[in-house]
Amino acid sequence: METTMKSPNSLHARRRRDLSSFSSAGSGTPDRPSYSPTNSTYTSSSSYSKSNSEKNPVKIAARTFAGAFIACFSPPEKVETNSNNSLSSLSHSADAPSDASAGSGNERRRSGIYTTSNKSTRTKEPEIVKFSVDEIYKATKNFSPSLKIGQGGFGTVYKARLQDGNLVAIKRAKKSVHDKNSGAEFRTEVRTLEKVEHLNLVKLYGYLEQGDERIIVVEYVPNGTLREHLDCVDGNILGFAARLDIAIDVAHAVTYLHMYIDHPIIHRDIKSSNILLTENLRAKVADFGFAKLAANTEAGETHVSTQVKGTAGYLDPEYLQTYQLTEKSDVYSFGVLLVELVTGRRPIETKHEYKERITVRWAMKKFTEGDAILTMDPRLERSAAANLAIEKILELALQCLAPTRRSRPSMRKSAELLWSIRKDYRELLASDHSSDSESSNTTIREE
Ligand SMILES: Nc1ncnc2c1ncn2[C@@H]1O[C@H](COP(=O)(O)OP(=O)(O)OP(=O)(O)O)[C@@H](O)[C@H]1O
Repeated sequence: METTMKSPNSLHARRRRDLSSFSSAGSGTPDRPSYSPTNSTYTSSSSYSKSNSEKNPVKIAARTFAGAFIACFSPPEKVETNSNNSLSSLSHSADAPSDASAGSGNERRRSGIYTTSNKSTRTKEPEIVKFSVDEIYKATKNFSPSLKIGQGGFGTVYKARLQDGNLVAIKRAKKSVHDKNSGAEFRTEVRTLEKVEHLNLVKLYGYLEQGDERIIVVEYVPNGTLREHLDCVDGNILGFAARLDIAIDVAHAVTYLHMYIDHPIIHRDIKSSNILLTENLRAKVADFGFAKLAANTEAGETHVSTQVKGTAGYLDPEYLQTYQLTEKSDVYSFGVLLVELVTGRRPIETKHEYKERITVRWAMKKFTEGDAILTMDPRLERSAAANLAIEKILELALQCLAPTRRSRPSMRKSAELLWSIRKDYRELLASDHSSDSESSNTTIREE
């Protein structure tokens, strides 16, 4: 059982609130943008020093791809002026539900979060906790390899049970990368996570920064990553309806980050291995290590200029070219994710023949040629309802993958379109089933 799941009623209430906050106005389909195969694989930067995440072998490998694809980019029509927006400007809290009721916990959260005491200061209600070294050592059995569940650019991830019985994932930063940048990445993750509260986002329990230990403690999500499910690592095929639900969950989570907190957050690393699944196959978006505060539009800012970070195959080509980050970079990555959900393929498939290697390029070409169905994951069950939904999902993906950000829909608009796709899918599926059972009843009667 998940430790931080709310009661079904409160989940439903939350979901209803999420749904009601989206209007159906203006949900017409934008003009179909022409597709230009610009998805690339790049994690380099302009004049910035390399961060820890860039020491990740996957991300270093990504840089190798960059040379191959960067040449495809056409220059943007207009290069906008840089604006400075640093994390140090982050001082206000989100109006997330937990903050509204946190009281003294909030004060503690806002005050110097990088000091620790030997005793944690938890109260009964879940809130951001400063863990002690002893607690973390105890929970992880001195970082026992038997409790290790993953390894990422940030460090090692352990599954642990806290004294209060909650199951958590404990992310321990690599010692070898304890330099200035890893500290910045750590603080980014903590400061970002502590401000968010959404059913489809991995929840932060607490953190520890003491000496050379940097640790964050987050909700444990028990059912692996979306990528593992698409790869059928447990032998089960992730069904089409579940994939559609997951797409909607992710769209909700990212819409929340972009629109429903005080200062919008750009996730910057939306990808299938950062989507964790619950036992009920609901999605929780994880890994805020790269997250960045979005531009302050009220102050007239249109973007944040930043070091390019992200993962090969998911990176917005306009961001790669201009270093200008907006929410639409997440929309681009979401477009890649949609194609992954439909095809089951990874964004870069080195084992496929050349023309199929960049999955979005291959899938979008098929779609624009009227062959969307040929991109469908061959392991998925075929039906008229799924065929129609795939057509529409790829149409949305095409919009999300538009080379320029102004042609891409917002995350909220993407979520709205996905709801309508799911509604049609369910209705068509139900009418298919009822006509199937009618015809089988007819057959029985005839016999
Ligand atoms: N909250 C969690 N609950 C359960 N498992 C988790 C959790 N967080 C991470 N994991 C597991 O640990 C693995 C590594 O996670 P981590 O976020 O450190 O790196 P990553 O996203 O795989 O790598 P990258 O540095 O490229 O982003 C995940 O793939 C997942 O299997």
